Amino acid sequence: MTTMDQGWLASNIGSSGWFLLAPLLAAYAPRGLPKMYFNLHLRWHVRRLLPFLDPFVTIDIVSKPDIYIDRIKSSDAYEEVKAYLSAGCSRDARELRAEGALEGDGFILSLREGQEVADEFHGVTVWWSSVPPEKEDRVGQLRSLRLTFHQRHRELIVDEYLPHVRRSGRTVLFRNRRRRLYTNKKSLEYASTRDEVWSYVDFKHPTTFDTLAMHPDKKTKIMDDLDDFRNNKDYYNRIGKAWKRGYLLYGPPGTGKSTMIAAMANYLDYDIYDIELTMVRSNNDLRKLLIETTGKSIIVIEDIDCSLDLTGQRGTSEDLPVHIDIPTLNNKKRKRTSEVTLSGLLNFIDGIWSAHIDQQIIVFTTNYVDKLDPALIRRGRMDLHVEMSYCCFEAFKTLAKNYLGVNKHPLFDTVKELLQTVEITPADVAECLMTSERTDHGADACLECLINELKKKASKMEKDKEKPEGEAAGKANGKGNGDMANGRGVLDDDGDSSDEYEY
Ligand SMILES: Nc1ncnc2c1ncn2[C@@H]1O[C@H](COP(=O)(O)OP(=O)(O)OP(=O)(O)O)[C@@H](O)[C@H]1O
Repeated sequence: MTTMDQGWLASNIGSSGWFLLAPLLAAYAPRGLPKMYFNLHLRWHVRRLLPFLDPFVTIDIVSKPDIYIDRIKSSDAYEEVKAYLSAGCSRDARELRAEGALEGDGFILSLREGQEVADEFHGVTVWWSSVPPEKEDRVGQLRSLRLTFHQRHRELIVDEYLPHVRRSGRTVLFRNRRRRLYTNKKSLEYASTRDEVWSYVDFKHPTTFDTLAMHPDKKTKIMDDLDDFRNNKDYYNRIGKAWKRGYLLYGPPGTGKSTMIAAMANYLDYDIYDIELTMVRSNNDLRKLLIETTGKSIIVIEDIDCSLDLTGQRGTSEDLPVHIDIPTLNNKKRKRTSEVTLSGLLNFIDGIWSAHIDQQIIVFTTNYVDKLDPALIRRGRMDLHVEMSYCCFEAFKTLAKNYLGVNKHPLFDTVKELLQTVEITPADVAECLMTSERTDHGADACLECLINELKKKASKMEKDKEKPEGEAAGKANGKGNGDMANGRGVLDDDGDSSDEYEY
């Protein structure tokens, strides 16, 4: 983008000179004519004095007073264009206006009224200028950004350039925004806007796939799957499927299901909508929540088995209101009836309303995968089933690096041997390794603490084995099929046990 020196021409030619020159230049200007002849001043004279000779087309992109400047909606064309131009403006324009960005600490630079920048697209030059509000608009401060181009390029500009500007602007807005962690508000009865249905905080979670303790093969598979999802818009269009993907994360408490969600959000640079399902009263409220989410986000329902009674058989319970046990301080359970049904939840995932927002991942987590209705987690709804397992040696090495800063240690062999038989969650391992922070003891002390913990668990497991069946302490995972008991993690992308990882 370049600016043009209006002042030089204006002062050297004068308005009578313009009167003679302008129509000639405007009408017969060859492509290579210096850009400055097309400056705002010149065109203004042409258009005003000899409108029939004006070969230029202008399009005003008008701001709307009620848009969400911070989120990107389809009608935010003005903000998208402004963001697109802000990159060019800051480089080329001489008179700028700076507004504090709503997100982050930066400024959004824009053209001052009357200023103009030129842009090039496929060898064609166009001009953008900032137009003062019309008189009647001054109260609402409706502003416009005016695009001017030669009429011979109308098709290219309308069909290709303008969509390109919006796309690029959206990318700039997306890059500059602070990510958010949303949760649903309690009462949605009279709620209609995003701020009325969701509350939020800035999303800042340090977990990445580098710090996530998990077998590296499994991690790579998940990251590849996320990349495939992110980069395959055309594929989803081609097969006529909403650009969404469902993940089911299951496993015992403390194996990193929530941590994994944070790693996914950081990897994709997405917002998170964390739905507390027990607060949602009806299918209608669920739909309201969905409509007010944005693209490039992860919708999370944690502990789905505890949120609602979704365990019944389809056809009998799916349309019945469900009862939710709400624990109270004195530990007596209070019953509340929610009208959210299994079919409401299924519609939420892949019903007709779910298709209006692109690039969304839905994640369910559960400790008890067997309790869930198969319809809820079937192939196509929950596309990837990820078992979050007890800590394997590879996962332990990640934690040792995170917490102790060591890649190898003489005690690693002992840990490795114990981890082959003992079930311990990454959360418990992390707890042992954190001792170094609290006591200022080194890696030796932490690893010894972990080894002691593992030995205790090993002897408990031995004792449990000796007890008659049924008496032994129940498995925390509740999966009940022995996969985790055998220390095998299953990353299953089609609902069947297809890929296995030795832990
Ligand atoms: N796989 C992991 N990688 C790194 N840290 C982990 C992992 N699993 C657990 N942790 C540590 O343990 C803590 C608890 O883990 P997290 O809340 O993610 O487990 P969870 O499976 O979601 O548990 P719950 O089922 O109780 O919600 C985390 O804050 C993190 O410090």
